[in-house]
Amino acid sequence: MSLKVGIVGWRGMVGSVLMQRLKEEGDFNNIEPIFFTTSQKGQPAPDVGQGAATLEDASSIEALAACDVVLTCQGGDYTAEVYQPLRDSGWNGYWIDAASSLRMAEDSVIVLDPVNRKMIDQALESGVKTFVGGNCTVSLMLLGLHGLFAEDLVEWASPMTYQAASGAGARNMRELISQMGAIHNTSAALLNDPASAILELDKKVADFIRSEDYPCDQFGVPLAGSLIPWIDKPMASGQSKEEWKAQVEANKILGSSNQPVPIDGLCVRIGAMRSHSQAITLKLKKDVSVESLGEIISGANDWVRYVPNDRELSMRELTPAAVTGTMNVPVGRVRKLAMGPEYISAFTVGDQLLWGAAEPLRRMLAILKNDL
Ligand SMILES: NC(=O)C1=CN([C@@H]2O[C@H](COP(=O)(O)OP(=O)(O)OC[C@H]3O[C@@H](n4cnc5c(N)ncnc54)[C@H](OP(=O)(O)O)[C@@H]3O)[C@@H](O)[C@H]2O)C=CC1
Ligand SMILES: N[C@@H](CC(=O)OP(=O)(O)O)C(=O)O
Repeated sequence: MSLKVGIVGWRGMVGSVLMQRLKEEGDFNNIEPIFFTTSQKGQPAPDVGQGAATLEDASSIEALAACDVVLTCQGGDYTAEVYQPLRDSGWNGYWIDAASSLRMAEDSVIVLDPVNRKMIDQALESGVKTFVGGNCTVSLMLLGLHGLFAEDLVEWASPMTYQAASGAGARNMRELISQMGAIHNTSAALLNDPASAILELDKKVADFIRSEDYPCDQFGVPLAGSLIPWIDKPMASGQSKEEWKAQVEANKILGSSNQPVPIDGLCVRIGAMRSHSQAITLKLKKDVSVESLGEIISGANDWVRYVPNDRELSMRELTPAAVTGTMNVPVGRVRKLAMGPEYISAFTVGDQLLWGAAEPLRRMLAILKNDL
């Protein structure tokens, strides 16, 4: 019997990437998809080769309860509104969610199966029904450094992130490009004149970025031509919530919450579109040669790509421009730091809508279908 899978949030940004991946991998073949909406009830559902259907009401507990699995990319507010009433109604189906709300719940598992497949299988055996995708920077860091954690080599890690506009949403991605365009428009005359003074061009741009005319309704402050050293809400600890997630979520995924590996650093938004990068300082539990580290990192899973610490390779392969739209998670700039032989650096990049958001959910559904 094929699983009835309710899909919520399918036309949003994360949902669209998920739909692409479900189609690419033939995941609609042996399920019965039911598409939900919070705003377009009764309109045609997307055609995934199973005949015409209409959109169901995503706030109807009765309609959701008819599903074996609910797969949602609709966001935390939706989860907060619907999840508990659905469970309270007696529904015992599988809930797969992109939003952060249920990640730290005791009865949920954060899914990143290349890293924690055993934990997922044990949870399924013991009757866990709630599976949540991890924070994008956390999932991408763990995929990249999987080998080091699996070999229990990491004493602590400090990731300093360079996060893309997509993490803030589709409107923010548009705004980034508008900002870039506006900067160009304002400085085009000087730019086109090779004889113009560079300091004049620089002043023109700086004045514009600080002016009322610079488009920044979504971010609130300039991103193009600048950066934003804060992501998400402030926490009492002085961390941003994005920074707080690193240690708690990574250790939950690794099954080490009782004796957590300290993981903490600063999260920064930069002007990339949809790939997050992270420069990570690690203290290892012992001195391991860079050559061995390369082997440990590259052998951990099918997506990590070890990039030797070479200028040309790093500039070509270790960037958002190279990685966006792919499932690859390159890791490079691995070298010993001046602090001592156990201290190493690493730099990693990943598409935050693929492995950072949609792919762990798609794969969780595949696990439920016994396809993975
Ligand atoms: N952005 C990210 O990087 C990540 C996001 N997440 C989680 O996923 C959630 C959803 O994020 P994201 O996909 O960026 O959200 P979006 O804003 O792109 O989509 C959310 C919902 O908005 C509604 N919507 C209204 N107008 C439109 C429109 N013109 N086009 C598309 N959808 C529209 C849709 O619901 P409807 O069809 O019901 O109207 C859609 O499902 C987040 O809240 C977060 O919890 C998780 C990891 C990463
Ligand atoms: N906060 C992330 C995106 C995101 O949605 O994270 P989370 O799934 O933890 O809320 C970013 O801005 O890049």
